Amino acid sequence: MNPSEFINLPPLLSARGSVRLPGSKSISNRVLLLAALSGGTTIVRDLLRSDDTDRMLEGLQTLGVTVESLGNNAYKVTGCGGDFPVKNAELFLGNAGTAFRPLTAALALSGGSYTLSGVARMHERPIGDLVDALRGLGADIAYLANDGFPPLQIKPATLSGAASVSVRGDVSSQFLTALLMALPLLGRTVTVEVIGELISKPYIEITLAMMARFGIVVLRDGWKSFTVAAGSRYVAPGEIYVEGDASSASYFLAAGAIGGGPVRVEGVGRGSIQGDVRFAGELAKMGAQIEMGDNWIEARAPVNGKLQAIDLDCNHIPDAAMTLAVAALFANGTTTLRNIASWRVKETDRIHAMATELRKVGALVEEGADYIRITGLSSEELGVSENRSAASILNPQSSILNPAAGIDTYDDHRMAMCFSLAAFGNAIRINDPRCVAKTFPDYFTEFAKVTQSVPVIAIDGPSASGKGTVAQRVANELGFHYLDSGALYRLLATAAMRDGVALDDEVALAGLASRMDIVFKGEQIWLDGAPVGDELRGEACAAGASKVAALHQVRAALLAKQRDFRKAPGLVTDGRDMGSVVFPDATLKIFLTASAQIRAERRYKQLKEKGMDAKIADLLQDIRARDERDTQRSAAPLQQYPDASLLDTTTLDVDQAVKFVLNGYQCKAP
Ligand SMILES: Nc1ncnc2c1ncn2[C@@H]1O[C@H](COP(=O)(O)OP(=O)(O)OP(=O)(O)O)[C@@H](O)[C@H]1O
Ligand SMILES: Nc1ccn([C@H]2C[C@H](O)[C@@H](COP(=O)(O)O)O2)c(=O)n1
Repeated sequence: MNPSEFINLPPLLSARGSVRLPGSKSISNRVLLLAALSGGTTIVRDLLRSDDTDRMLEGLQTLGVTVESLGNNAYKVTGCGGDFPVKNAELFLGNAGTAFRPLTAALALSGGSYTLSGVARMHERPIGDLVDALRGLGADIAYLANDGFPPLQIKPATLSGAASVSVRGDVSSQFLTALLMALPLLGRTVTVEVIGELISKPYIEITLAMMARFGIVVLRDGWKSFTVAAGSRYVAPGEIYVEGDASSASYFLAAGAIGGGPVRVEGVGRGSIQGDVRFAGELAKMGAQIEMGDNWIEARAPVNGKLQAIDLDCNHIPDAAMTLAVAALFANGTTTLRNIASWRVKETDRIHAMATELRKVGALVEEGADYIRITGLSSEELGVSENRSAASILNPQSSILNPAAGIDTYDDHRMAMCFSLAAFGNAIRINDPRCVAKTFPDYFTEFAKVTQSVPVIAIDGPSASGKGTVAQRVANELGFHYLDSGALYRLLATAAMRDGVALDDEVALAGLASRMDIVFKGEQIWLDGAPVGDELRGEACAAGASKVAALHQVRAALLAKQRDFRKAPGLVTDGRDMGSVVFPDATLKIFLTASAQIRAERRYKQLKEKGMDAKIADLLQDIRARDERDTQRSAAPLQQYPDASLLDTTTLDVDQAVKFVLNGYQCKAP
């Protein structure tokens, strides 16, 4: 993992589309192990390829199990009937709990010498209750570092004839899963008694369903005890399909609920054996409109556009509940998610991580030992109009598109995927996005396919070409926000002259640029609390702006300030590098120009109308000098980029130019 990497997500306006889900991690790793423990071969189709399943595949191959790739996420596993060919091995299992726990149990009962280790976080995740249970069956397992935690040393042992064994159910349901899947290796009847309230019950349902597919029916007394009968043997089912991952579905369904929808996920549905499909029902409690077929689920925003807070016991959806925590940002009221103590021993302490990062985007958060309470900033509080979706209701001051900040993900795939949803409020930076490889390597690509960012119309061009006039008119027509980016450079030149900062002192100017407090109120601009007059439009200011704009550090300091203007429902902006640097993903890019002579004449008329003195010849000279500087500088030079449409207004009036842009947008609008 490389925590210095990040992904910038643009502010999102809406979500719609459909996604084919990758295979379920929980099912994939169970199926691989059971296929390995079976006699005969199993063709596994739609297997998830991710870090966690790769760890299981590598582990099994190290143990001598033959796994062949058939292409298209299909694998042929030749089982060893519970007798691993390699009796002495070291397994590295990363941070894959679904590989570590079940392999520990299977190897402890299989008569070989093995060491099992993982990444540092895996060595902080408890395993003592499983080891105690296995020791109760006579297994020889030693801790290689701290008692109760990996890494582990397993040795051949004389297994006891114990008829029952107990295991705690209130720390991780994976302990019970691991025991149940390994018990058939003993060949005799053993009952597992569960101590304490069993958490994450739906994962046990998956375990039982998978064992049944491989020929073993576990007898049970509710959630209290489970019996594997003597003579139980795993039998390869021939061919098995892995369902789509229901936990991964949660991000897309939430996107549909927040961003309007419909968003459809394919690969899970009414027929799913995964508990996390119940996430859809919980999202419905927040007001989302949900439809479900046998193998698909679809989510839309609530009828009134507003999600409502909920108070929920999340024992049945421990992983997908994290998605509700981020959806709560967009809900009216305070959401409480209870019974989530297991979050603390997952990939990271998820309660603490979630609380810390939600606060960064402006939520009020209370965290307890086993709950989290989140108050988002509701549309009512921000006065957002009725007909807008729940998106764009985050505190406008809380944008964190700051190179030094961003959402930390704690090497936890679910943190990264959950927080992509926060982009419905503001642009957001997600640090170490590649941690999603644990379960969903292509997550951000798929997310981008079903989300539409806040549209930007970028109009670049030389001085006095008319781009500001046209941009403002287009913004009014579309009801979009407007940014005159040149004004920022003019303001910086004004502030520098005011403070006596030399126009070539790059470091001081960059500092000034970051500190400037700028407010646009209609036609009026305020700089550091004082209104700025017509001097901002004068040629002296423009010449200063052109000089400071050539400095790399100045441009870098103004980048985030410009991007902050991208708010729903859209932005029209003009300048020199709007389409090339500031908004390279702009929906429509226009290069608006006119001959230098015409521009000088327009500027002359404009200044005269403001009562300012000017001479056309001087203006023409200034414009040419500015063109030269703006096009020849090394930092974001003015030029027509291939993806920008040329609009030469030399012989066009303003109405014609506006029409050109509106038509262009109509063709490109999402
Ligand atoms: N197509 C046009 N035909 C005639 N006049 C125009 C046209 N477009 C703009 N103008 C006029 O030209 C003047 C300069 O336009 P504007 O201020 O919009 O240019 P600009 O490119 O934004 O300039 P700058 O980048 O230097 O601020 C304005 O008075 C505007 O009304
Ligand atoms: N995106 C931008 C906007 C403006 N500038 C520079 C170039 C101009 O000489 C100066 C003033 O701009 P204007 O108000 O005339 O549009 O600021 C830039 O480099 N990049």
